[in-house]
Amino acid sequence: FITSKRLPLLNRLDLVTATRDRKLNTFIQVSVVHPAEHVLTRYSSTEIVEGTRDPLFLTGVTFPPEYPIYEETKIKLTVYDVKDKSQDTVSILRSFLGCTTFTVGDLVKSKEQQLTLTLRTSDGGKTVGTIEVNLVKMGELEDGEPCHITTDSQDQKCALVRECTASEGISGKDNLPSLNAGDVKNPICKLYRFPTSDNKWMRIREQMAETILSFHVPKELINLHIKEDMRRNQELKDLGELAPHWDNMRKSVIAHCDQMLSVYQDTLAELGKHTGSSFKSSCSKGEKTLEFIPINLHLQRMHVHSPRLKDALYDVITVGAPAAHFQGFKNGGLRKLLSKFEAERRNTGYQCIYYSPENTAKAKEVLSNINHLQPLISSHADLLLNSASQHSPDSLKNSLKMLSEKTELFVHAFKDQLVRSALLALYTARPGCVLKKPAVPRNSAEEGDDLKHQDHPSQVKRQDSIPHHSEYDEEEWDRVWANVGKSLNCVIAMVDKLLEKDDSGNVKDGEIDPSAADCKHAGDWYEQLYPLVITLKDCMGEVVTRAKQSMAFVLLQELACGLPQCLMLTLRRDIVFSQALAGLVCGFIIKLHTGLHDQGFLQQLHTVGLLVQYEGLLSTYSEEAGMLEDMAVGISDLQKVMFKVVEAKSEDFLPIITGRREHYVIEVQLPAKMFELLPQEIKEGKLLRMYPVLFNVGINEQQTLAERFGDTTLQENINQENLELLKEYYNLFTEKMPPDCLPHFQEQNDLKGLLENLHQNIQAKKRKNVEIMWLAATICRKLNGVRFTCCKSAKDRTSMSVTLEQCSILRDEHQLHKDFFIRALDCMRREGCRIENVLKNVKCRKYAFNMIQLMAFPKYYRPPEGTYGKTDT
Ligand SMILES: O=P(O)(O)O[C@H]1[C@H](O)[C@@H](O)[C@H](O)[C@H](O)[C@@H]1OP(=O)(O)O
Repeated sequence: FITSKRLPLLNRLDLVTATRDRKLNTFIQVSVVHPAEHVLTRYSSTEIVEGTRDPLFLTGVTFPPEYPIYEETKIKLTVYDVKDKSQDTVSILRSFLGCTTFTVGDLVKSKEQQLTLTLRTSDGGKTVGTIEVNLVKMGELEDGEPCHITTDSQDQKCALVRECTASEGISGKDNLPSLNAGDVKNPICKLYRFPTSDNKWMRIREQMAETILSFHVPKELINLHIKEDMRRNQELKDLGELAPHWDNMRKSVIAHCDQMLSVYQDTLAELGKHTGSSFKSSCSKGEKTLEFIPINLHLQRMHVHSPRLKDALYDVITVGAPAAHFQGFKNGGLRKLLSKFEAERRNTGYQCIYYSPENTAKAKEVLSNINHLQPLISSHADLLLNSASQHSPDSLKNSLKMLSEKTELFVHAFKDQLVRSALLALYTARPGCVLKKPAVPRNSAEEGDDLKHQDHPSQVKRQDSIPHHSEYDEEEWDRVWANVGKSLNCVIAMVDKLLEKDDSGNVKDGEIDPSAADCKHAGDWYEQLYPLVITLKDCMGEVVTRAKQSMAFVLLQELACGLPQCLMLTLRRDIVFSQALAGLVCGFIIKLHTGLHDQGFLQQLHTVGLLVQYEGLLSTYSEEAGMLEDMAVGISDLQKVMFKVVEAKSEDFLPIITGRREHYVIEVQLPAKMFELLPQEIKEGKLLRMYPVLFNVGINEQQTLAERFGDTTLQENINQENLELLKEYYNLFTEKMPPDCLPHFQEQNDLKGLLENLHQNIQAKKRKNVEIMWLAATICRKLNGVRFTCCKSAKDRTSMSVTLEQCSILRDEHQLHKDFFIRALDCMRREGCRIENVLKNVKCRKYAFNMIQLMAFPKYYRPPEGTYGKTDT
């Protein structure tokens, strides 16, 4: 039983009992008696079916594979009639109708794996009806039984039950891709069976799982931040001697930066101690030590097996809106904070030189290029010498090629005017510098307005001693810089000469004379190249020192202008980004695994990139407006992320993150067999781009307040901006992909229409216009994107939204019988994975809504009676 992982099916219930005054509202409670314990444990229940003696149950009962269930295990089924549904199924006002018991062994050994059991009153006397129990495995249903639903209510069937691990279940017989078992934890699985419009059954497996990436990604990222910040602090220290004003500024900046660094280090140390659960519950969202961890991150999957149609998977990542809860939202979120900060910095920067955010970013890029290229060039130069000492012409040519390429990149990296202007600024900040003319660099990198702000304290305060331009040798940098190119040219010329000599020496009468490649020549080659290579390295070293100092000086200005807010803002942005990135990495990996056999998708991935669509349900009122501001920036920052797929060299498949705040590369490891399936471009390490978009529609009572008395422009602006991004992605997609690449006929046209519809809905500025979310999600699915749904905690509103999305997909794509739409929705909300999500988070099976909140919700976002109420969130 355990190995086959088959489990019971509650099949049919016929009740002979009838209440005098009304029809029955029944549900079945399933309890388990473990052989050794003799204690009855309540395990689960079906949904409540109203107003019939022959109920049709849509919800199954499942046992996970690790559940201790044996042939001797007894299952007790108790049937209740519900009088008041406003309570949950434990405290519900209900009356007992009958019960029956069977052993798992009885069911397993029964003919056709089906039992028809008699329901009796509690004293075991009176018969009150029958109940049919089946043992069914997902994927087997049609083989074992007719799948037509007869009109005779006596013959109605109900839901099946079979639990499986997330990976085993889906990858098994159905040949559908699995979740990456290594990354996914604590899967929960629910099964339902719903009627189709042509009276057949479709089977639905709903799964939900956490991921160890919730912690892995933030830890990797914090590690990178620590390295980046340590390097920057060192660069500030390496700026050399500065005049007292600048030196004091530097001291203060370094002190603040060191303090900040220890915040990151402490957080990482705390996370290192974390064991146990791989998700952060909604209750922990304000915890300082967990602020980098995404809230309640889960994969929510629906697997549909419907008659005559191909099996289909629908994945949504559910996660709390990436936001800095510990820092709070008193002053708003990142969107507002960043622009306010930038405006202030621009206007109050007289103590330091103002560099625009673009130039600061450029400075960071130059520094990163230096740090990357210098050691690379050095090692290519060593390889060249090595080839020379081995007197190997081919390897000499190759090493020279690599050396030239990298040196060219290196020289190119400093072409920027910013380096030139920063060098001059730094010159004026050195002790004893007496300039006689305004120190405006010849080719200032700062244009227009920025120029006006490129003030200098010495200029502001000491107008009399206005420095003279001629004292700064502007050509010096050009010479230093050009020397790298010149010394490379010398190396190239020498290699050419050596090879030429070698050719003429080795070839006699058109034939190569092997004896000519003797050690004497080898010595010559090395000795002749060595001094030139050393000169190249020296020249490069000179450029590096100057460029590094000048760029570090730019960073010093950035930090000094906004201390300490700029460091707090960076921390806030890092926190929000970390939460967003954890979700994205999870979404990407899942998508890659499910799309491995889809050539069209893989081509789209490397030619266009991946669309990542976020549905936000936050209100634009009070604190949630701040969360939305954080979330919008966090999601937009994901544009800085690129993915690369590599073949795993060990059993550890965890992704590796490299880069710095401006640009990250996530290396996703695939086992050899899966890696083989990828197109050559991806195998060769092509970087894969991300296109994140966010659409938000507040739905709760707070949003009502925002609409009536507050402001909804934040939501409108976000939706408008992201619509443009979505259109851009669509245009790229149509440009780069063949017209027939989408699976369904007419899909491309549909997409155009959907985009237009979305555009109109966004323009319409209608209240709580949830159509926006449905349209955006549909477009995302049609464009093979990754779907996210987020509210504050990803627990209550998110659960309403993903279940609604699931049932809407069943209705629109799988012909769910229209009379069963609401029942399917209620079933999923009452008995499905999402109520388990609530339980995981707040240890209570109730969505945290009250009646007032629900009245404010759009109709289809209201959960069934008995599933909501006051909870300690
Ligand atoms: O999962 P959420 O929808 O963000 O949970 C909300 C819920 O919607 C709301 O009704 C309730 O009053 C709480 O604010 C919930 O948030 P918690 O973060 O407190 O779980």
